[in-house]
Amino acid sequence: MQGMTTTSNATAEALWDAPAAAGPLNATVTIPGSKSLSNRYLILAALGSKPVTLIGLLRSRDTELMMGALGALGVRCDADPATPTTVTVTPPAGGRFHGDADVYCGLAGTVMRFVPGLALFADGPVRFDGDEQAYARPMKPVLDGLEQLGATVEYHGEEGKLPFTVTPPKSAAAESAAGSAAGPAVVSIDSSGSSQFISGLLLVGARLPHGLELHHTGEKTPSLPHIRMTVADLNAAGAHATADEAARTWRVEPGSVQLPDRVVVEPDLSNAAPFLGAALIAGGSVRVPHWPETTTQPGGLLPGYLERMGAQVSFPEENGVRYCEVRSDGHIHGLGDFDLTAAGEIAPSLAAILVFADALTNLTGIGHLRGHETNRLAALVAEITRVGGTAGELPDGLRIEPVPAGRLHAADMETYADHRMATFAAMLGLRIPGVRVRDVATTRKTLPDFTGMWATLLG
Ligand SMILES: O=C(O)C1=C[C@@H](OP(=O)(O)O)[C@@H](O)[C@H](O)C1
Ligand SMILES: C=C(OP(=O)(O)O)C(=O)O
Repeated sequence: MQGMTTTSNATAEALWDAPAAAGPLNATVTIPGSKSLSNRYLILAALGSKPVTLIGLLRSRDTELMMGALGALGVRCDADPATPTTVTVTPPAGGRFHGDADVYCGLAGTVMRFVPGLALFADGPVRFDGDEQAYARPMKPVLDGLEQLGATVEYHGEEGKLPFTVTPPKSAAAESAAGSAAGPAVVSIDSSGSSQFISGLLLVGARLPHGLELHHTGEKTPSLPHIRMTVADLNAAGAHATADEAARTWRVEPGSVQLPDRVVVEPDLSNAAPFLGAALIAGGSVRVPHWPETTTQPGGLLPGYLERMGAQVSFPEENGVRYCEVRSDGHIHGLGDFDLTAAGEIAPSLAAILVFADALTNLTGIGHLRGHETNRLAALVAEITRVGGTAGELPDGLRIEPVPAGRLHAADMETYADHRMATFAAMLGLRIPGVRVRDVATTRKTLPDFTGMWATLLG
């Protein structure tokens, strides 16, 4: 698994010519499984007591890292040789995870924030490491939460960051720290830096002897849809999880966790954003099949956002398949003040579209993007400026100002090991001839065949 992190200089330095659109698009692009659902289902399957088959699982760096992590803890993940997106997960005998294990997180937030909770149920310490760039990502609230549950956390570098070791509680300590017959274990953390801190603790809540009551002490809750996704997935696995969002409190009753024998993973709706957004930048129409009627993914908000920017969105059904179809004449409306707290992960894709808009946009509620794969607010400002656009950081977001089309020009774009900065740059290249993208292979985090899919988009 660690081999996946070594990028040869040749690859890192390679520049990919982002194709400009020759005319309006007319494409149908199939999007692989959701990263967020894939990695939640893998964790929940690992917490069960019998095998679960996941269908349409995303196979990308982030899910390989998750399967590698689970493997280190004694969970088997067997891919169907004929259909690698079908993976059967077999939990360890007796539900006890292997300790004295090494988990490599790469740059994957879902691995570094969701797997440490499993260490509570391991039979020895679990060491966590990741890409050097991951050392900058905030980790402390979820690890403080595990300490409140009786685990010991030892930091090997900067406190509150990777790398670290989680040692599970001795059983007596676990009993007292993890609640009592009178009530659940109560944990308080500030999750304003990432929704994943809350999700990571909730995912293991049912396995605690008396369940979990989790309080978020911060003022803001980023990406609430991802927390709702965690609650919904827990309940789909037979747990009883509830939320009082106004009180910033979540509860999980003690009990077993068992996903159904077969679970189908939805396409990644956030990863649909560069493709559907391309219809606005280049004009024409783009369709994504298997668009769910209802979803817990924040990407479900995307069609509405694109409509606000001037696109026509419809959901035609053909032969039992539901599509999201986005059409545009290429005229893009700025959004003014626009609160993106709920769906920060699609900010880079929205930003690429808004570079070509007719009016100003202030994307707000996304200050925590400074702790994503890279400091995305700084990266977006730098790269928009690099092509001649005008953008600036806000205390909690990003300001994108309209510029005359003639001011935008070719450039070699940096991607900062961030998949969404690479897809952002490709989107700009649709309307700005001569854009080249450094290390486009970084898209393998969630979209290993991005360049092939982009070729399909452009026909
Ligand atoms: O739980 C999840 O699957 C995710 C939660 C969000 O994290 P933040 O709350 O840190 O933005 C999102 O940005 C990330 O891509 C995936
Ligand atoms: C923030 C993201 O990823 P991660 O799951 O690594 O936090 C993302 O994919 O936009």
